[in-house]
Amino acid sequence: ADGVTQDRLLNADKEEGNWIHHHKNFAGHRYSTLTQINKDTVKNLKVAWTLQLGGIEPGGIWSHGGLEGTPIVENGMMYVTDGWGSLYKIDTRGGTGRLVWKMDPKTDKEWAGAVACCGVNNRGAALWGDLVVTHTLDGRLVATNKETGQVAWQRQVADPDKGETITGAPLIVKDMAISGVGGAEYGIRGWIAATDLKSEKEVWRTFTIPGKGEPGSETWKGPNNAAVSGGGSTWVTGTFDPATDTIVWGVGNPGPDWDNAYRPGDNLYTDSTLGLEAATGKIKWHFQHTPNDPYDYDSVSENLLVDVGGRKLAIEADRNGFGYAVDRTNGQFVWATPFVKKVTWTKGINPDTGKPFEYDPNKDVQRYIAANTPSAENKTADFCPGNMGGKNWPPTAYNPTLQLWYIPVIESCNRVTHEEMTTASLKPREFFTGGGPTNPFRITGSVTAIDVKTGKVAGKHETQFPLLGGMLATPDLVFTGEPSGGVMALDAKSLDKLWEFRTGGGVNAPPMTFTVDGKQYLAILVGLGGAWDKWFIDSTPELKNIQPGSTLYVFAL
Ligand SMILES: O=C(O)c1cc(C(=O)O)c2c(n1)C(=O)C(=O)c1cc(C(=O)O)[nH]c1-2
Ligand SMILES: [Ca+2]
Repeated sequence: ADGVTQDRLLNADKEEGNWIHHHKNFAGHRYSTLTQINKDTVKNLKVAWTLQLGGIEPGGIWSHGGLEGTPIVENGMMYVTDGWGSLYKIDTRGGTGRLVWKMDPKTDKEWAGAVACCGVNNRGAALWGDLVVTHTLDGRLVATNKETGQVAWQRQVADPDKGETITGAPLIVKDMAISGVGGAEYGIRGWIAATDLKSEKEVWRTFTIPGKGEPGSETWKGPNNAAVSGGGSTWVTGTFDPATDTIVWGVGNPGPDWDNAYRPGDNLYTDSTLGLEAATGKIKWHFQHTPNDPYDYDSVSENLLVDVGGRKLAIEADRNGFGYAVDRTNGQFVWATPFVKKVTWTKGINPDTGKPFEYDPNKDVQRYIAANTPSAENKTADFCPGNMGGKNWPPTAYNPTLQLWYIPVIESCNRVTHEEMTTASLKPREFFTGGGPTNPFRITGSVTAIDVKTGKVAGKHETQFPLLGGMLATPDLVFTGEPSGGVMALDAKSLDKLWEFRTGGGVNAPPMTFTVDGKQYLAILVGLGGAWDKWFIDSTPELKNIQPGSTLYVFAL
């Protein structure tokens, strides 16, 4: 097979039948131009084949693994991962799926599973040269030979001894693999790291929390030396803008999550979008969504790069319930709009500043709407969106012709009880959250479309359950799945449901599409894992019946 080069990655959209990036292209669009499956034919979509995968073993605090990966497809060969990081090469030719090889990285399940806040998660693979590049929960970057399935080399990037894990797929930029880290619930100091795929060595590592004396370090105040354990994880794969040579990557919550008085100040660069110079990792610009966050609103969501009205935008659906557009050349705020039905932590985003209306730059500890904010004075608070956010990691998709952006929404509120943290509460490999959530309210979901020309909501398709899988867009359809098992196709404009199939498992992964032998297929991993089971299931009691599973579903006309 042809090696995957930066040139091919730059032109990924020209390989119509392939899907060689995690987010389909560098701009993160998850948009396929394939049209055999369209709004007239989609009613005839049927299961073409399925394949059982593995990876549901328990480990650490987790009773089972799940599937969150996006399949990669190159010339009929598919590469998928399971939650424990096993990599499967599947030959999709001839109308069926045949396992060619499986690479088991022998993840240390106890070591890593004990410090994975939110599930046994692995979101997929990347291609470079003749290698398939993946991560493991125990913090490795693994390069596997595409033909043989043998591990060519590997490198420890994150350290579970410090509470660090890796759940995202790598992003390949110019012969480098970019890795993000998880662990903001365990008092880590977050970073983004680049590994040179030729020398197998680290090129740069940019911390998301400035060191002493660096710009931004003044946003960490008080006596606790809070910056050293301030979180700022980077656990979702970012995007890359070749024209400005900028990697755009989201940063997670500050720690401790719900005791923001422990860490007075804005806490840069937590809950921010970063623009990084690709060659050096230098931070060129930032935009922060929720300063001094008391809600656990990680801003890790992928930033889609779209050009609208002569402006180069980065658009992001934040956990705090607002979709944002910023200028991706300088991080300047352009617009924000609520994409959930209910927001109670703020009255809204100030259109002049891009900050929540209640944000007071002269205050070190923000209370926003105090009655809905957990704090020492308000030990138990209900807020919306709940702490899993209005949108979590499941990716959005963008239709560049319709200029519509599709968000997989968690329509939610929950209850958080605040606990005051001290420096004595900070112990390696232990939760450092300053409280915890309960779920007295029912949580539902929606596909919400935003018109990026106006920044306004253009439509909403409500779903009984939160959307924990993510989106795929095609010229006249959008696809998603539900944790109750349904995979569905909606009309791209009206969002009317045109097709649905019940998989019998829980969908926790994004759909993708490809062609082989001239025929279009839709593929999706089915197996409920992630955070929901452990932390949020009481809000969706029916989902308690969903059993662990690990199946690849592939559909065709
Ligand atoms: O701050 C972090 O380091 C971190 C990591 C992860 C992860 O790596 O999966 C999640 C979260 N936070 C998180 O807050 C969260 O709600 C969440 C949900 C999921 C999931 O896969 O369902 N992962 C994570
Ligand atoms: Ca988090």
